[in-house]
Amino acid sequence: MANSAVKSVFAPGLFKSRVAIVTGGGTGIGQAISRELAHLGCSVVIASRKADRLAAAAEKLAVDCREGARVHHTVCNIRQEADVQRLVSETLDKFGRLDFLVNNGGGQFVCPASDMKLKGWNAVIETNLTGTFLCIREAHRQWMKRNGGSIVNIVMDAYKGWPMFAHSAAARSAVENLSKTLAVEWASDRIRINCVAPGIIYSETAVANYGEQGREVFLRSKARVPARRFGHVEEISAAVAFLCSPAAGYVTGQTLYVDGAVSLYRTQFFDVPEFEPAEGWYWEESSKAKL
Ligand SMILES: CCCCCCC/C=C/C(=O)SCCNC(=O)CCNC(=O)[C@H](O)C(C)(C)COP(=O)(O)OP(=O)(O)OC[C@H]1O[C@@H](n2cnc3c(N)ncnc32)[C@H](O)[C@@H]1OP(=O)(O)O
Ligand SMILES: NC(=O)C1=CN([C@@H]2O[C@H](COP(=O)(O)OP(=O)(O)OC[C@H]3O[C@@H](n4cnc5c(N)ncnc54)[C@H](OP(=O)(O)O)[C@@H]3O)[C@@H](O)[C@H]2O)C=CC1
Repeated sequence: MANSAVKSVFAPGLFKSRVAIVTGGGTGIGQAISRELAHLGCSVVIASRKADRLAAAAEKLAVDCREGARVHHTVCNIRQEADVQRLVSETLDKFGRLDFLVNNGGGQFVCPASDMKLKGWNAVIETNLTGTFLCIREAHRQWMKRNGGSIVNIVMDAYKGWPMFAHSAAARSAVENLSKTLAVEWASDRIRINCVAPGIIYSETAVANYGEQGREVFLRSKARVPARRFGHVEEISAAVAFLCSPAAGYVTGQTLYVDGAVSLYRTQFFDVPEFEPAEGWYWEESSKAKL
């Protein structure tokens, strides 16, 4: 067996004989999550739209499998209900169970809200909110309702909104709320459901998605993130492994921010432009602020 580069902090064999679906598992954060789960003994089904990227990733991930884990890849557009139904049934046919669902597949484009076309808005809502919902619902219907499980949704740092990402910030906040709702609705099915909100996490695909503008934002994160650096994909996969593990057995309905505290600080790449502020409200000239 070739050497694995994975240096997980979790115990070897932690997820032996477990099975996970990781959407968007062929690239970036999703690939790191799949790698760490497979290294810990979990068989993983990676699923997204582009067959070539999935096949290449599955080949790489095979090197990291331990304790009998296997990686299977399958094409699935999470916006298509029939694709999602087949993703879950194929996983059950192949591996016989489904312990973890990691809803990582998603994305957006930069666009001022007033320029956004309905088609673009719908594409992002359908991917990040509806696609996530379909995966969750299908996992529940076909397996987790009777057998329990852990669901982790990768969202984004939308705590203070995200200018120029109105579509995605709205969708991700909706996923956070959906997770709170289902943490209660499905508690009796022994299902835990949590979110991980990555800050600025470096991956080749994430940077490439935004071209030169993306490079600048990643470089600028040194100044804008309290931790003074961007994050690594392994810092997200460790958070997901924790949330899937028995150590998080009492954690559900929560969002874990893995963001170097940027959610508590300045927005990553948007500055309010200079403008003439509106006159404030006061009753008498003498009460007008004069500093
Ligand atoms: C500025 C830097 C910011 C740094 C942020 C750092 C934090 C990182 C956060 C991340 O999330 S990194 C992850 C990056 N990866 C992705 O975003 C995944 C790849 N993206 C996609 O798959 C797609 O963008 C999508 C959003 C999921 C949409 O998929 P779909 O294939 O359906 O879209 P299209 O057919 O391409 O377009 C549909 C529709 O959307 C509008 N649109 C698309 N791109 C743009 C754009 N660049 N600007 C404005 N509008 C856009 C448009 O209306 C498209 O329809 P048409 O008009 O072209 O017919
Ligand atoms: N990197 C970062 O700083 C941050 C990332 N995130 C989120 O983390 C997740 C992973 O991002 P990251 O790894 O950085 O970027 P990537 O662009 O590498 O990952 C996005 C993944 O989503 C998949 N995907 C997109 N649309 C669909 C769809 N309709 N059906 C199935 N799969 C789909 C893509 O695969 P394919 O094209 O083959 O379909 C790809 O594998 C995304 O949801 C992203 O928005 C959130 C905050 C910050």
